[in-house]
Amino acid sequence: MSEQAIKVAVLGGGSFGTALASIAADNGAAVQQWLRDPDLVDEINRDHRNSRYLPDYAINPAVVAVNDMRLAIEGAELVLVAIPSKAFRDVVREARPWLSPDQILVSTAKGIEEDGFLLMSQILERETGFSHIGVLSGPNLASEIADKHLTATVIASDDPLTRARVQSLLGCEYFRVYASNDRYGVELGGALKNIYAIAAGMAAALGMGENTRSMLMTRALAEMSRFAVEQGANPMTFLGLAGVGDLIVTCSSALSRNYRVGFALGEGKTLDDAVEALGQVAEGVNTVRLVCNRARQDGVYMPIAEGLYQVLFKGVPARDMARMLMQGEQSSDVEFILSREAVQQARKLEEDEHD
Ligand SMILES: NC(=O)C1=CN([C@@H]2O[C@H](COP(=O)(O)OP(=O)(O)OC[C@H]3O[C@@H](n4cnc5c(N)ncnc54)[C@H](O)[C@@H]3O)[C@@H](O)[C@H]2O)C=CC1
Ligand SMILES: O=C(CO)COP(=O)(O)O
Repeated sequence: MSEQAIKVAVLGGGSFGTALASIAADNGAAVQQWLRDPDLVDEINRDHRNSRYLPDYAINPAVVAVNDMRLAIEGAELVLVAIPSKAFRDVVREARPWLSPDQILVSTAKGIEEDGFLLMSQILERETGFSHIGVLSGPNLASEIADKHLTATVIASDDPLTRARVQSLLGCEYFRVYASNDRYGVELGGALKNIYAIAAGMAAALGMGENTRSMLMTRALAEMSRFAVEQGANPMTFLGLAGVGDLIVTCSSALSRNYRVGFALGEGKTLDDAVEALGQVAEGVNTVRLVCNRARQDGVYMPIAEGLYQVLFKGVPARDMARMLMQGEQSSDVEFILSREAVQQARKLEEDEHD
């Protein structure tokens, strides 16, 4: 490590935190990764491995794992918070005494907090009151990044300095960082796509084909955009890496934990067994519940999310739900071109003429 090396802190010892720590170290930063488990701290420092969350991957030896939050954060120019949404606020509160307003704080989590339907960067903002806040999101399977597969992501922030610094600190020959100023849209896309990854895994386990997956992903995008518009977000953001990009990868890959939970459910496992067997976070299980509640409250039509909710929490068999969805309301392909209402009117006209 050179004396001038910029310091980067990563909070979280899971697969994504570990992959990001290595990227920053590959880029020449002095990286301190904070995690709770002292045995894992020792393993990372001694063997440069994280056998619990990212086995078979050699971590850049320049990554130093620590148990002491203060040690990790103080002097860091960039703090990446790679903690699942359920624990995110607690960890930010623990970190708060050591954080300073000149630091760049970036959430990498793809979940929603139940209370107030808050996204993780909103929690960062509220807990600190600082202005250099961003979100990193995109089609970023941690184990593929760890294998240095060519990967792209998005840094989203309304603060230009945050965008530019993260591009410099994380962009490298195998990791390309695109910029967006739509933090809310990028973050919402990352959270929503997990819902449809569960559905895609389930469809695969039930032996459904590529037509089905393609239909599912495309209609998921329509549903996500409808929800985004209702929440005041810009649906155009979903055309980018953090929307359609992440939807493609998580609905297609068994490396996605959400997909794997869906696959296990499709094989007949209970939700509890599927989540326990995974042993890692699958944010979509909680997100589908929160999003369906919000959609019902706001009157947003989200048949796939609602169908998945019924399968996960109300015991409706997945095949029955698929059949019901296929026979649901006849609708429009691209609602930004032909509205759902226009389709309904035409159908009513056709039915009246037919009678
Ligand atoms: N793994 C991936 O491919 C990607 C994950 N993400 C997102 O990043 C976030 C983190 O995910 P992963 O690293 O994959 O999770 P993971 O399941 O691999 O690991 C979770 C980590 O968080 C730690 N943790 C949980 N509760 C904690 C607490 N109260 N205090 C301190 N540490 C705590 C665990 O000990 C573990 O180190 C999630 O929101 C996920 O959706 C985003 C992009 C890619
Ligand atoms: O968000 C991810 C890839 O972009 C990781 O997805 P999972 O959380 O389903 O593994």
